[in-house]
Formats: sequence, C-alpha cells, structure tokens
Amino acid sequence: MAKRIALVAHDARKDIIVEWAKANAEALSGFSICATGTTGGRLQKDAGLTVDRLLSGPLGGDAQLGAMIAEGRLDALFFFIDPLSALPHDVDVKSLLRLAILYDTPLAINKATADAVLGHLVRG
Ligand SMILES: O=C(CO)COP(=O)(O)O
Repeated sequence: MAKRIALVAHDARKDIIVEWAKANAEALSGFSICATGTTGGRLQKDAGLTVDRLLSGPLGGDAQLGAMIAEGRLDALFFFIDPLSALPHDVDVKSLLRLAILYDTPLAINKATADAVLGHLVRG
C-alpha cells in the first residue's frame, strides 16, 4: 500500500509548496496524499495533484492531521510554516508539531527539509 503523506502550507507559503509539488510531481505520484483544505485546493488546481482534502487548517484540518499521526495513519508531514506572521490558530499548529515530534513522524517545515524527507521516503 502507498505511504500516506500530508502537504500543508500557510497562506504566505502556498506558492512555494505549489512550486515544490510541481517540481516533484513524479516522486509524489507514488504516495497517497492528503492536505488541509485550502492547500489541497491549490495543489489540485495549480499542481495537478490528486489529494484527499481535509478541513481547512484553522477550522480543524490541523487537528485532523494530529489525530492521524496519533493513530499511526500518517507516514510523513510536509508543513510549510509561515515564520513571519502571527496565526490565530497557533495552538493547532503547535499541537500538530508536538504530535509529529512525539510520534517521531518524518517532518519537513521548508523546501530544503521537504527535499530531504521526500528523498528519504522515495529511497524507502
Ligand atoms: O492553516 C493551515 C495549517 O496550519 C493550512 O490550512 P489551509 O490549507 O486550509 O490554508
């Protein structure tokens, strides 16, 4: 069964994750991909990816991903975090990151680490 990965980006990072997904389309096609709502919409429309869309991050999508991690249903998290803005749902972001750390889930937080984690997953 294909490994399941999640792609998430804050608004200021959505163009970056779309470009990254386009550049890595072939590698990403081997995974089952889920994404928070708005990120998923951009990835479908602008990068042509097939994704399972969860709720938007601030409306519970980050919490859904946290639950997937806690239940052992997510193999890696690609979370392009905005480092320059205060976010109203910061508690959800922190919770998701905390669970990824707690469960030792491979975690990418920017393009450089996304390249590294994806390479690690592709190599098996
Ligand atoms: O806010 C997010 C992650 O914290 C992402 O949610 P959206 O993809 O719905 O914008």
